[in-house]
Amino acid sequence: MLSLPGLNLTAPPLDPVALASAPAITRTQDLSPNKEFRFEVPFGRTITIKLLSGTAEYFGTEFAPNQLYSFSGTKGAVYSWHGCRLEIGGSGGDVSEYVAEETGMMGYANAHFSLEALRERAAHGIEGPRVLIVGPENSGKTTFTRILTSYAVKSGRQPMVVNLDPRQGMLSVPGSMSAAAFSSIIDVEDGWGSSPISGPSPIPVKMPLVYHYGIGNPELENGKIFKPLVTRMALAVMSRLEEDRMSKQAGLLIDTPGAISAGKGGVYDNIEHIISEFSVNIVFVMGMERLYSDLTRKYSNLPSSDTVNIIRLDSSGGCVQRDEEYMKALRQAQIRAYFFGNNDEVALAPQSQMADFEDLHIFKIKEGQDANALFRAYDDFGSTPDIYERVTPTPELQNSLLAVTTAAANDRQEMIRDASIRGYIYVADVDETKKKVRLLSPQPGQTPPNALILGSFPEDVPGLVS
Ligand SMILES: Nc1ncnc2c1ncn2[C@@H]1O[C@H](COP(=O)(O)OP(=O)(O)OP(=O)(O)O)[C@@H](O)[C@H]1O
Repeated sequence: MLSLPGLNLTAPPLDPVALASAPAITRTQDLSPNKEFRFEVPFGRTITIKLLSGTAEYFGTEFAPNQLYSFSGTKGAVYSWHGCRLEIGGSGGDVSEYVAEETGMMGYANAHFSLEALRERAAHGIEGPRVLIVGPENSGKTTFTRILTSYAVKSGRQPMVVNLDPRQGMLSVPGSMSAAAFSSIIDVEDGWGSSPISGPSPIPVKMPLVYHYGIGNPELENGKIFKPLVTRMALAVMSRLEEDRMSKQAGLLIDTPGAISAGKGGVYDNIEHIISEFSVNIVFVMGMERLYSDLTRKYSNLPSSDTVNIIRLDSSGGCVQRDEEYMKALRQAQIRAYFFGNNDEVALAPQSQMADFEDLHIFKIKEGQDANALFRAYDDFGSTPDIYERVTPTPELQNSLLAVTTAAANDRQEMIRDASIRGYIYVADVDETKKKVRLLSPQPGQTPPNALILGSFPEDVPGLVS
């Protein structure tokens, strides 16, 4: 058990099996050049992989020789350009695995080299490629973004990565949108890694820019909150690029939610909005012939100064459908990792704090106020829209996440709506008699006096602390 400073809180172990030592029974697996070892390991099981000889990488990050990597609740692949020998532990049972002859890696590497050529050409003052990645759910967008990021970092670049997919958080919890400049290698086991928005971190930190979205699927609200947030994010990212020559030259890599690639009658409102707000000039379409041809038609007649190149890439055969149950477990694991770290070695120490009801300024979108009203409020400059209502803590609040905005509690509501996020806190307990709330925060310090937002996504995380 992790023991936390503060109130003698204990975190339930992340995953008892995952934290156990490496499986005793191992076997070797040879991979010939350009082959991929794919595996699916459910939550509660662990597979370990060690590189015995040759070279291998995990979605663009090289394996260190003889280091033991553990994976739990993961669908992943180890690829080798030149061939290698792996030691695998913990296979069998409900862990599935196979060696794939066909992989998408050649196409992904070629995409990277084309982007490198553009970055080379991006002389002083000229910006690097602004890349958008679209395609249906589970078509490999995030994986491709991760590979492009790793390869760019390996080439000495510092790309700005933007995650607009609330289904899966990047350097933050699900439900948020974030952007960060990456200059260090992406961790094999931890993915995008952690950041100061979460807590002290043993690996080089990335300071992300985070906005709270709080909705799982942008198409459900017709992009009416999504679009203004994209606009905010684009403005903030552009101003960061202006201050950072390295990232300006390396350019942008923007990952998107699969839902926006469905479109309506050949119109892809949200995609077009992202392209225009971020001045995207390269769009990779994963799989999806129809989206590719619709976008090509739409962007083929622009003047050369505004060229948007649409490029289709095959979706890797390794991409796996992830059902809602798995996605929920993944979200909960991400939230747990946000507060407690990914495993024993990078245990974070979230602080437990008691707050009086009156010290908390919690807002949620007004009852009966739909997304359209919120959108009208965006359109309606000059007025003070009544978007949120104040929430007094009740036991229903228990187990939910609150986004800590950078806005003050008495700021105008549209300022709260447009504010970026300092981090998230978790409501561990509500005591209505004493009018006190027990909170868990990744950062030490006082309960923030800022405006706190309660969203409807992601769902509650029961049992984060016991
Ligand atoms: N080559 C591969 N071998 C094994 N698993 C893979 C491979 N490529 C991707 N996956 C897995 O398939 C799943 C879907 O991939 P990914 O998350 O990249 O898709 P996505 O298009 O970003 O999905 P979404 O839009 O739903 O977020 C992930 O669990 C990923 O780890």
